[in-house]
Amino acid sequence: MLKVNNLSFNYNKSPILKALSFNVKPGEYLAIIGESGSGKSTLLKVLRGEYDLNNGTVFWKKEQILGPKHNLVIGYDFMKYVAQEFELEPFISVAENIGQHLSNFYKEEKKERIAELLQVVELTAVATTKVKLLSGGQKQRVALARALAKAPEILLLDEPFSHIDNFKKQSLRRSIFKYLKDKNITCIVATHDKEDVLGFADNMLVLNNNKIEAYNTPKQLYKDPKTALVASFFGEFNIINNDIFYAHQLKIVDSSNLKAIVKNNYFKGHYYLIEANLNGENVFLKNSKNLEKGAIIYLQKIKKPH
Ligand SMILES: Nc1ncnc2c1ncn2[C@@H]1O[C@H](COP(=O)(O)OP(=O)(O)OP(=O)(O)O)[C@@H](O)[C@H]1O
Repeated sequence: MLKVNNLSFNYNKSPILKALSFNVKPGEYLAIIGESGSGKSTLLKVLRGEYDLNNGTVFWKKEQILGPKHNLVIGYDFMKYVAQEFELEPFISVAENIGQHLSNFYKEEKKERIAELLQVVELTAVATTKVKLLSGGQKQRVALARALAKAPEILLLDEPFSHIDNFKKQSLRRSIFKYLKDKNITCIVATHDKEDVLGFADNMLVLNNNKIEAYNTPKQLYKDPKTALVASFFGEFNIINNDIFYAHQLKIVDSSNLKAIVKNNYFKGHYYLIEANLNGENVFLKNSKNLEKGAIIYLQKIKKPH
C-alpha cells in the first residue's frame, strides 16, 4: 500500500500541496486530476522522492519515501516515473532504449522482454529505428515501455498519452492499462483527459487550491459531482438553482418555466451541443438536431444527478 499522510510541500514560500492524505492499494490505478498549475506534476515528483516534504510522510509498504536530503540518488528501484518531458537516448534504437537498464547477462530473456514491451506500446514495427527519427508520440511510447522494462511495483505517469494521436490513443490506453492490471502494477497518473480515467481508473483524486477537493471512484464522482470543477472534468454542465446538470440532462420540451434563447450550435458528431441563454446565464444542452439562432426553447431537467 502507498500511504500518504498529511503531505505538505512548497517550492518556496507559497504552498503547493497542503495536508494531503490518501492511500493507493497494490495494483490500483489512481488518477490525479486538477486544473493546470494545481500541483499534479509536483505531487508525482514528491511521491517519487524528488523533493523533501515540508510536512507529512509517504510510505510504500514498510519503506519511507524520502527526498534528496536523505538520498544521494533520487528515486527508488521499485518505482518508475515518466515525466512530461521524457529523456531518451536519441542515437540508439527503440529496442535498445527499452532494454537500456536490463541486464545483458540473460540475453534471451532480455530479447523476449523487449519484444513483449514493444507489443504493449505498439512499436514493434519501429524496433530498430533510431529514437531521434521518431515522432513525439512514438517517443512517449518508448519512454513508457522503458519505465515498464524492469517491472516496477509503482508507476507514476505524467500526462502519458498527451503526445499520442487520437487514432492510436484508445487502443494504446487499453493495452497499457490491461498490462498494468495483469501485472498488478500500482499506477498513479496525472491527467487532464477524462478518457485516461473513465473505464480504467479505480479512483480519482481532484486537486484544487492546494488540497484534495474530491476523492472517489470515477463513477461516483461522475454521478454526483459536488463541485463545478469535478463536473467540468466530465463534460459540459450547467448550474441551475444550485444544482449541477450535465448537458445531456437538459431536454427540450413543449413548455416549462425554463425558457431559453438559442445562441449557438456546435456539431459534435452524433449530437449538437446547443448553447442557450437562460435568464441571462449560458446553458448547454445536447440535441439531435441543430437549432436556429434566436429560437425560443423550453427546457426540462430530465434527471437529477444524485
Ligand atoms: N521547480 C519549480 N519551482 C518553483 N515553482 C514550481 C516548480 N515547478 C512547478 N512550480 C509551480 O508549482 C505549481 C504547480 O505546478 P505543477 O507543474 O505541479 O502543476 P500541474 O497541475 O502539473 O500543471 P499542468 O497540468 O499544467 O502540468 C505551479 O504554480 C508552478 O508554477
